[in-house]
Amino acid sequence: MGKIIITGGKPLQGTIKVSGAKNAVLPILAASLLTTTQTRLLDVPNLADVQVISSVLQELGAKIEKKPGELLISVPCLTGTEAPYEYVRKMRASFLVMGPLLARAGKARISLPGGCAIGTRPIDLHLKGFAALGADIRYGAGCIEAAARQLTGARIYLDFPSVGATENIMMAAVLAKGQTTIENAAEEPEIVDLANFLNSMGANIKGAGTKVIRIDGVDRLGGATHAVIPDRIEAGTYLVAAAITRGNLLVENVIADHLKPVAAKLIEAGAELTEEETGVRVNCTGKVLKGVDIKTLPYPGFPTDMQAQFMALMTVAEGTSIITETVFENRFMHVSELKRMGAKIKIEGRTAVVQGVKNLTGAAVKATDLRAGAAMILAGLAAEGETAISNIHHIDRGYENLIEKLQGIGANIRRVEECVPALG
Ligand SMILES: CC(=O)N[C@H]1[C@@H](OP(=O)(O)OP(=O)(O)OC[C@H]2O[C@@H](n3ccc(=O)[nH]c3=O)[C@H](O)[C@@H]2O)O[C@H](CO)[C@@H](O)[C@@H]1O
Ligand SMILES: C=C(OP(=O)(O)O)C(=O)O
Repeated sequence: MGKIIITGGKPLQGTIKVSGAKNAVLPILAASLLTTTQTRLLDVPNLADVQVISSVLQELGAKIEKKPGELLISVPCLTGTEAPYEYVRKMRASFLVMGPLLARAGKARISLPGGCAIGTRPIDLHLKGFAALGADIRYGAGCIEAAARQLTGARIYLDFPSVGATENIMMAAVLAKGQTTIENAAEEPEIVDLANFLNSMGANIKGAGTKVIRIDGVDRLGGATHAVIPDRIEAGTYLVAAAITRGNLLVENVIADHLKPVAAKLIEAGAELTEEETGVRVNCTGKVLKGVDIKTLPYPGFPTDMQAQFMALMTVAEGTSIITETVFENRFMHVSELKRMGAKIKIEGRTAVVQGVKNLTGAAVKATDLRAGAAMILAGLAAEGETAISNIHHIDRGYENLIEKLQGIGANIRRVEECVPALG
């Protein structure tokens, strides 16, 4: 596995274009299992996670035609109803095929996703929803089996507005008999994108993007063409890249509304943000940024997927900032890596207290998860000297052409493949 090498200290300048959203395309791909007719997806990012979910779909009988930025998916008949551990282990979102499989085939067998670097990642809310729709849920050896002759609409209250549970239940309910109401649903833009895709296939979903989603079951779904929304986390990462290097960057292909929670905190820290015709410009040339407090929350709160990157920025802001992670219980693995670069951070339970320093220093660090990896890149871009990041497969999960895009705005960054010496 390779490394990313960065020589920091250069303000980033120019224009950078955001790709389609990873967290929107994954459930949408799962939803394409719900129809026998072809679906066409546009603005599909070329990511490791997209390849994993594509393999899961192919395992289940999908024929997938790939063109640049586009996927054509058809599942004339399901050849299986099982998502094996080999895939679920690589990517938790593989669990999102359970709802569509239950709806279309009346059964599904999915390996238990288990925890990951950011937390235990339970699936109880997904299962509670399926059970409310009438599915019989059984735990097998390392897997979950669900079966239902006919799913029936129900009223489901989520104890927490889980993104994945809202999506999985929504996908199961579209073909159920009668009406389903999901209360305390997640309101993330990716939920809205999935609902728009399902509705264009013929589903009847109302209220996506609010706390109450109503789904009137239909008999069948047809094909659809859908363009995936821009990735708000990728966009947020680039906004921070400009801020941390005191650069001036136009981030294109964004939905400014989706960026509000991150933009508000950047402005509070002293960054200058302006909406332009093709995107959002962040100008931090010569600016002194100050520490601000953030608390991660479900949308429209500050996204947990931007916490690590924002913490990287706060390590070089003036004063103290308090960062509270309320969504995942273990999402501070990047702290020890940032400290290797000279950051001053103390963890107190679910809170990290960051005392800004004048400069970070390049070091050998690792990407402990996807966004932690993005944070190390941001820190490396700002640091004095060279930073070498290992475990970069995490970063490949969620950022399309990252190295090339950053090189295009003046970053001194490259990827090196590690040579394994031949035996004998
Ligand atoms: C592929 C994808 O879209 N991933 C995103 C999705 O993950 P994901 O859908 O896994 O995140 P959830 O919203 O489900 O998880 C949020 C919280 O709910 C808890 N929980 C979740 C499900 C459940 O059945 N029981 C339960 O207790 C989790 O442990 C966590 O503490 O939303 C997260 C929160 O915005 C993002 O960080 C991820 O990038
Ligand atoms: C946590 C993330 O993804 P996943 O839910 O797929 O692990 C993420 O996108 O930051």
